[in-house]
Amino acid sequence: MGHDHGHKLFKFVSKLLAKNPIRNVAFELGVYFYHAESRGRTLFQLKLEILFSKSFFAILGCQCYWLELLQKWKFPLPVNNNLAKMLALPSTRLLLLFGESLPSSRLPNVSRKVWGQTRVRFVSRVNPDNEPLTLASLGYKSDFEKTNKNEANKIERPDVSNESPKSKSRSIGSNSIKAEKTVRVKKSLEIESAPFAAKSFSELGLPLLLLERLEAAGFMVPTDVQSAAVPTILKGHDVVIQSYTGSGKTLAYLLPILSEVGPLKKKSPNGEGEYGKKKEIDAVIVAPSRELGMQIVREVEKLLGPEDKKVVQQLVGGANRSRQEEALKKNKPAIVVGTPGRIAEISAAGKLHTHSCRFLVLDEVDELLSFNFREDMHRILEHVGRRSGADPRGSIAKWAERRTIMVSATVPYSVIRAARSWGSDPLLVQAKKVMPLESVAPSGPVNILKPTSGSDSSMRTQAALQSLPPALKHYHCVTKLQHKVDTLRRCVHALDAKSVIAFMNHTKQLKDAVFKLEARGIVAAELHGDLGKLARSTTLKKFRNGEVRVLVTNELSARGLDVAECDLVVNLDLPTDSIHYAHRAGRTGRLGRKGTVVTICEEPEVFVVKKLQKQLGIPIPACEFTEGKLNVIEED
Ligand SMILES: Nc1ncnc2c1ncn2[C@@H]1O[C@H](COP(=O)(O)OP(=O)(O)OP(=O)(O)O)[C@@H](O)[C@H]1O
Repeated sequence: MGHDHGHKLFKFVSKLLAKNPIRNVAFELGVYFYHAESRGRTLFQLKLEILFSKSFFAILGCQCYWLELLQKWKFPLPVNNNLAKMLALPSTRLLLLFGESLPSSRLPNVSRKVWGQTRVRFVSRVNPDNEPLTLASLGYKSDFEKTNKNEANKIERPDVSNESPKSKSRSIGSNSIKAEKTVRVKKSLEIESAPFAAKSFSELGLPLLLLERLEAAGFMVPTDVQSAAVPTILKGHDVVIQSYTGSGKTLAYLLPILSEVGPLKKKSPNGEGEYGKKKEIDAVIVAPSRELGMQIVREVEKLLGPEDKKVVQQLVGGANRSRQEEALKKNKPAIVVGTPGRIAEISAAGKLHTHSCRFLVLDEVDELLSFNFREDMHRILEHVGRRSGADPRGSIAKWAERRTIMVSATVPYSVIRAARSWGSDPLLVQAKKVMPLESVAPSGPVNILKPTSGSDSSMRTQAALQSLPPALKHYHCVTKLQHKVDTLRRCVHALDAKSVIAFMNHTKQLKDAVFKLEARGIVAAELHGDLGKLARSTTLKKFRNGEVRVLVTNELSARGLDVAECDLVVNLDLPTDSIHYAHRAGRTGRLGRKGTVVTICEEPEVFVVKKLQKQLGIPIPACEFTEGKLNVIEED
């Protein structure tokens, strides 16, 4: 029966897809087959329900354990939206679940008809009963490699059209290989002399004025990653900076920029500062969310001081665009910080001139690589300076050579690939290590010391290793769904937490949780993308200054958000994978502070916690909250 229904369904979906703008959104399209007759309904009905379920599409990050959960829960998914709307969501990847596979030999033909050139992955499940449904068990990686080896790069790497033909063929000609080797030897010598764990900022080669401002702002000693990154960037290298959450990566790239750009920069040999003469934008910093963008602006302003605040300008989405454009014209900032959409928009309108830009920073670069940002990132990479090492002839002859700085606590291999194409011989900078990216094996992410060969998904999850501050404490607490908020309340009291971020996956439930907490006397507030910019910044402000004790939020706040006082992170819903866990957890325990992460889950979800534990290389023991205390449950 599966075959017929599967075929019928496939035809039905094909028609729907032909009418919808799937070509624009189907960046990485997966088709999976799933054996699901067991619910007693016909397969066809069951599958349509799944297709029409918004929440199902919302979890199409395709993480393995979500698939496993689906399998365990037998798809208890609401039918609440229509396919056209879902397909219009930029992050949608389509996942079709069938009872039995169509013969895989027929699939490529069907796919070409339906999706044209779009990359489609077909994976059929061979033995649905004996093994858990994971991407690996579905043969995701191997199937992809076999059929689509060249496309792997294309998917995660926007096509950078100003790349010179020379650089593209770098690894082919023997001369270029030789040249590359020479460069590498030279670089490794330089790297060895990089000062690690410097005792003061003055060891890092920063200008005097900047050192004074650092002291005035209360920054006395550089963190390890700053000690490693600052001199490396000052020497002119493109870099990928990876170190755990809250380790000071923002200053690690801001300090070298401020050494060369704006009023604090090094004076010229004749002793005079040149700032004031130049009217161009020298640095563009891109961040995936408004909140993070604004936080970076605050960090720059802290160092610039009130008089020079206008040297930096924020260009985040949600704010008034014409006001931003006017400010650009009037203030002529040297540094702009913004979200990809807004930067690309203003640049396309001809109001942002970045051709003489010398620094391009991509903060949370792995997030910026996601499909949502693809087109905007493409524009930014093409218009912000010129990739160092790119052929300086033709229309880009007068453009400045830029340094490309990519930053994240989690660096999956896709980032390494992107870094190689966006920068020139980039170096990987970690807290106690600087090495050429070339030495990172293609089989693993940078966060693991010994790269292993594995599926795409396992590489992604391993990228979360070493992304968490070592002092963080992690627990999980099993409870029933309806008791989760109450467990959160007891957890907050037991740990006497003053500033708590609770993560949930869906806005409606998130609002309910705030309501329940408030009803129980805890000051709580919601923060999510459905709120306007003003509401978001007011809530954050209240949370930062302690007026709100529990901030209930979603993935929006998982990256970059820096609230030093946050002493507890709670997962009221499971994160989709270990990378998301790491970024959520990293909101606490910042810069060596104490922090606790508690994942509140239901019994059938415990295996996910076990998996996270393994992937992150950390213990997440079970606990309960009794008599106002956290009690760890010893495992048998
Ligand atoms: N050398 C330093 N001395 C004291 N405080 C510092 C120093 N460097 C950074 N900080 C502070 O530490 C906090 C965390 O820094 P930052 O936000 O840059 O971390 P991060 O590594 O980018 O974290 P995430 O990965 O979560 O984005 C910030 O409040 C920052 O001002």
